[in-house]
Amino acid sequence: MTTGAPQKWSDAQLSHNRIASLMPPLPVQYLAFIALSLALVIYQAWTRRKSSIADLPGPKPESLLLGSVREHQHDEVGAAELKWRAQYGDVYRVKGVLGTYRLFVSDPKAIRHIHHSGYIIRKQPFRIELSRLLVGAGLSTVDGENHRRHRRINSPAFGTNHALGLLQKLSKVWQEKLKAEDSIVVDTPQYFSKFLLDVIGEVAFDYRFGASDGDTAGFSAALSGILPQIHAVPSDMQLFIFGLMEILPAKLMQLYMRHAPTAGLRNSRRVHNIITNVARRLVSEKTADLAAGKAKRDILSLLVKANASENPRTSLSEHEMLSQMHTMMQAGHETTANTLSWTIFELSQRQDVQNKLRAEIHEMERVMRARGQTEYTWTEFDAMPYTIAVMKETLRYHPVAFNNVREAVCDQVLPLSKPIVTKSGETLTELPIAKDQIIVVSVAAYNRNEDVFGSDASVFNPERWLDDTVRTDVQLGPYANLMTFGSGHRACIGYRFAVYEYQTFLVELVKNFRFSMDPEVVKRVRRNPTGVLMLPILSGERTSRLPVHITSVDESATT
Ligand code: HEM
Repeated sequence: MTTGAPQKWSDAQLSHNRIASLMPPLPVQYLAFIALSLALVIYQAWTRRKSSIADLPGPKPESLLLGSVREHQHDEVGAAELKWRAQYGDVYRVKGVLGTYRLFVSDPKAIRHIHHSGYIIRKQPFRIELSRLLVGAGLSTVDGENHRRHRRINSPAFGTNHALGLLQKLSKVWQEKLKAEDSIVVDTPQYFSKFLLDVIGEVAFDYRFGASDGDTAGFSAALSGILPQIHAVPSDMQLFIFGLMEILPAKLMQLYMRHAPTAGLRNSRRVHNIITNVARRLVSEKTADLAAGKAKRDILSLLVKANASENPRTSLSEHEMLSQMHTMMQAGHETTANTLSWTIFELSQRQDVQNKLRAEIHEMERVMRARGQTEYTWTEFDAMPYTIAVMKETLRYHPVAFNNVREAVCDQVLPLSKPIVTKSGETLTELPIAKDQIIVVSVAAYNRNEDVFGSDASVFNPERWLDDTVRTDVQLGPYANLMTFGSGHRACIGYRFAVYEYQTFLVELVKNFRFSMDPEVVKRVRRNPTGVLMLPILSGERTSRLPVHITSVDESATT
């Protein structure tokens, strides 16, 4: 399977676009809004007390207007953070737009405070607002007591036993499809994204979107294209406006987000409307099913029941129910699809790892055949140490959600694993931070922290999970001490399901297929920061693409 020719940009064009994008044709009201906001922010900066982190070491800003934002956002994921971490340690400050300070953190103890102290550190309001344009008031965009209520309602749907049955059914479908095509070039991000959207459709909504069969309603096309459309290589003007939004008073920021005539925001509203229409149709079908006594434990059934509930602790309004459907559709497939793409990327370059993985899978299949078992359960999955090691290593090395941006709700003190020395020579064993401080939890840098993952943390090496290299006493994240699924009360609610789905798919693929990539193409692969997700992009191109050569595996082969 191949996709149509991607749009290519030469480096000269990219650089021209960056310059041109500083001066896009803008309506007068829009310019007036920016001028007003700028005046306000400069006034705030003028009157603001000195930041408590100003004396921390950190990189010299590239420019007065953008600080170091361009270096952070235009480089590959993690490039700037790993460089800064090597220079300044696990806690340092970076200048943002108009001289604001951002605290970058990859220290495990500090991260634990940030993610495990309840709601005294919150998701950044600007990012919540951006997500709300797409999903409304769902689990990922509500805070405090509302967030607790949403988690309470949604949690029962993520029991692994429930997911297990559905995935076993889907595994057979995948096998048939994949066996039908035996020597092909597959653009993995596109392929996995559509397939996994269908999985979410079945698991969450008991509904078949048909994305992998060719979408007729335009729904999956709209959904699959969200990230590249909204966040393709941000121009300097976009970076500046995003930075401005982070420091504007909430009301002004919301006004901008809801009404600004930019292509990205218009597209978010368009996609939101398409999905809302689909969600309403699914709700009315599910309501009829439930009324007819056809009860199920998919997420939508739970949501519809919550909508009908009169208990305020477990009820959801219609808007919240639709928002939660948006959230599941969007949080649940691109993340896993891209994790799989990065796995195949690593395997394509490491035939040794691929062979070892395949040998373990074939061995497990032999054992299962001998006892007359045809389908995997958790018991078999848990008994595949090398497969699990490859999965953990990919989740560590390629965390698709690479930054968690937070904001302090009140003044507080951040505990530290190691002391830090300020620019003026003071040694700090804990760090006071002020209300409103923006904090970037650097998942990409934490996941390569040598103190936690061993001295070779900067290389892809699944073996680290099979010896005692990885520290187990850190207690971060719901899976393998990784920050890939977040941590604490906002950690990924779908992580067990995602891990199971990931293993099912990986076993199925590696069992049947061998992967390789053209070395010249490998050189062009970039870990691109596309909004909140890290997608594979070939240098000079604008949309996510990873062409992988696939051939069939002889079932009897074990190496
Ligand atoms: C490899 C796959 C996945 C990765 C790497 C991933 C990563 C994450 C991360 C990092 C967060 C926390 C964000 C934060 O703290 O700001 C999160 C939250 C969330 N994830 Fe996942 N996720 C994955 C799969 C899934 C799946 C399959 C689902 C649903 C079916 C899902 C649903 C959610 C939801 C609803 C939240 C919001 C939780 C809350 O705010 O309480 N995710 N995910």
